[in-house]
Formats: sequence, structure tokens, C-alpha cells
Amino acid sequence: MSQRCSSSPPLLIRYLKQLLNSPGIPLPIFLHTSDNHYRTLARLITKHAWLYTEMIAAETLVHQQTNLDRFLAFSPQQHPIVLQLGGSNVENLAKAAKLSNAYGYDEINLNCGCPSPKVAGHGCFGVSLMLKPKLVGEAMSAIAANTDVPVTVKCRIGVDDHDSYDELCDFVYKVSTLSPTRHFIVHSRKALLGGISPADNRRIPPLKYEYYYALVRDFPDLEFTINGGITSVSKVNAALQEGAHGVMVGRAAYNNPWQMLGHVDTAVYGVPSSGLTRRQVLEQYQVYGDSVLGTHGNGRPNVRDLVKPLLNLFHSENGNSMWKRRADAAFKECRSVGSLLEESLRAIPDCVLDSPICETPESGEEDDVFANVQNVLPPRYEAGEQVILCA
Ligand SMILES: Cc1cc2nc3c(=O)[nH]c(=O)nc-3n(C[C@H](O)[C@H](O)[C@H](O)COP(=O)(O)O)c2cc1C
Repeated sequence: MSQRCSSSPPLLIRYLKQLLNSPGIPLPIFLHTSDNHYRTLARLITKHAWLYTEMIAAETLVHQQTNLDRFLAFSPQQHPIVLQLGGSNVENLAKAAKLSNAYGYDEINLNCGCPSPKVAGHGCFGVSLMLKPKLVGEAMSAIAANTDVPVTVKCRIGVDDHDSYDELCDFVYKVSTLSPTRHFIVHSRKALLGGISPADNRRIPPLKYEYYYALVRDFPDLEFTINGGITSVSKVNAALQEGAHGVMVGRAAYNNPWQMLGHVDTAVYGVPSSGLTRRQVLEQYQVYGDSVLGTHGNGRPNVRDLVKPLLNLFHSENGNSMWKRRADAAFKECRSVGSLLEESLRAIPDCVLDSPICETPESGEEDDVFANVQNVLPPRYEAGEQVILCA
């Protein structure tokens, strides 16, 4: 399978086609997916969810111009797909956007939410950009000037003590006024830059969905996607019913891809699912996996790289632990994805492998988490030109 998106139609036509093909726009689910292999699996399970790349530093693209396929190539089936850039150097972000044009991404997003000290501490990457909205506005304008696709920002609701609703609004107001950015993906917890790990930064600061819904109220001309702690399709729909424009799902899509992604097309987009069983998904994935084995050089991707995205496919099913153990043991001997699956899938009962996703997603205990949110919104934001003047 070619990893390169070679014969793309012109960008605008492709984008319009996607809008027409995706019922219910704008209600995308964004799945943050860290690798091409995971995205390939995700796309076999849902045809409609938007897929995100892992953050790629603008500098990496600028310095690896002879090696761009390694970072930017994806198979055409992965559309709609969003490229996420990281960086704070306006010139490099502009160059990176330009370099990505040949690959045909559907949207370019700037990461203003990553709290990792590796990025936030050096060169003002990630979430520390929330403290520099004017720079973000300039960066977004430069990115937009070098691409034909929409540009978006992913951010948190604040950083350290800069966590008031008004400060969040000032950020959104300045960035959207100074650049063509019309869509923000909001991880609804602040980031703490004082040395806690990225994983703790996704767990310890409390979620404040009321900030997200207040943005929806106070910026009616902008679009906002809610992110953070959305763990089931029924919770996705609960967020949408409460007025969210879109929902981004992160960890739940890794931890339980079948239950999370399998219901997206029917329960969120209102179209039939692929109807595939997990056996059929794995058969198709195996063809992909064995075709890309070793193609990046130095034996990568290897069987382990390619099977890793599959390991949670049988979350909480009979035989799950046994399948993981067998797969782990088989990594050492098996030279192909096909042989590894043949060896390890014997642990999973046929009834699990051969049943398509069930009609209705289970409702979760926390689906009413948004029920009271409209009663606890912060006071309305009053923006004005003075915000821009002080930027
Ligand atoms: C392993 C891992 C890697 C992540 N990498 C990125 C990244 O590159 N860019 C980004 O914007 N967010 C990244 N995130 C954050 C997620 O996109 C999301 O904002 C966060 O996990 C909260 O959503 P969730 O509760 O649905 O997981 C990452 C999360 C995890 C668990």
C-alpha cells in the first residue's frame, strides 16, 4: 500500500467533497492518534471521524526536507486528516505549512496545549504559547497564508495561575481577531508547568467544562471542539446535545478502540457502520501491516510496531489477557503480522471475532456530567478593542 497521497484532487474540491460526504458537519470527532498504523486501524473501524496526526515540530520538517515522507505521508483512506504542527518560530511554521501542502491534509492545527517541559520550556512551544496570544495570532496568519486548508488551534483553558475565564477569552479573542483562525479545540483543563509529568497534566488539573460551554456562548461566530475526559460515544452525544460543536476523543480511542470508534458512524454521524467484524478488520489490517513491514529502513516498522495498535481491540472481552500474552510471546518469533495474528488470535473466541459492533452503544455512568453545566457558566466575557491594543 502506498504511504504517499499522490493523486489528490485540488484542495478546495477535496474539502468541499468531504463536507458533502460527512453528514452532520460540524459534528466531527477528533481522534488524537499518534501513528500511521493506529490511524489505519481507526479508519477501518470508522469512516467518518477526523483523524489527527501527532504533533510534528515545524523545525523537524524544515530540517528534514529531503525526508518529508517519513513525517508527512499517509494513505488516502485516512482522510479527513489533520496535521498538527508544533513550534513558535513564525517563519518555520509558515515553511512547514508550505511543505505539507503537497500531502493534502484537510486542516492544519497548531499545538498550544502540550505541557511537556521538553516543548513548553524550550522555545515556547505547546501550552506556553497561551501566554503569547499575539505571537499565536501572527503564527496562525503565517500558516494560513501558506496553505489553502482551514487552520485551527488546540489549547487548554489556562496555564498555572493564568487560569481565569477572562484570560482564556482574551486568548481566543486575540488569536481569532489577529488571524483567520475560526476553530479552537479546547482541552478543558489547565496545564501546570511546575514539573509534573505530561500524564499527570492530563489527570490532575480538574476538568472545567463550564469554561468550554461559556466560550460557545460568548463567541457565537467561532467553532469550539470540546476535549478531555470524553470516554464513551454516549458521552460524546451528551456533549453535543448540550451544544458542543465537536468532540475530540484521545485516550478512550486508544484504550478501547472497538467500543469507542465502532459506534461513531452510526451514533454520531447517523450513517450505517462498515458492518465489519473484528476478524475482517484484522484481515484488512494484516494486508496493510505486511505491506509496510520494514519499509522505513533499519527493519522498521517491525511486527511489534504494527501490532501495538491492535492490542486493545478486545478490551474486556473473553480471551483478552491470553491474546495479549500470546501476542507478546509471538513478537520474538513471528516475522509477519499475519503469522503473529494466526498464532495469537486463537485465544479469542469465534463469537467475539465474528460479531459486528452491536447496534446501540452502552450508556455510561457519567453521561450526565454536562447536565448542570449551563447553571455554572462563568459571567459573560466583554471583549473590546482594548484587548487587542494591549496584546
Ligand atoms: C500518549 C499521548 C500523546 C499525546 N500527544 C498529543 C499531541 O501530540 N498533541 C496534542 O495536541 N495532544 C496530545 N495528547 C493529548 C490529547 O490529544 C488530549 O488532549 C488529552 O489526552 C485529553 O483528552 P482525553 O481525556 O480524551 O484523552 C496526547 C495524549 C496522550 C495520552
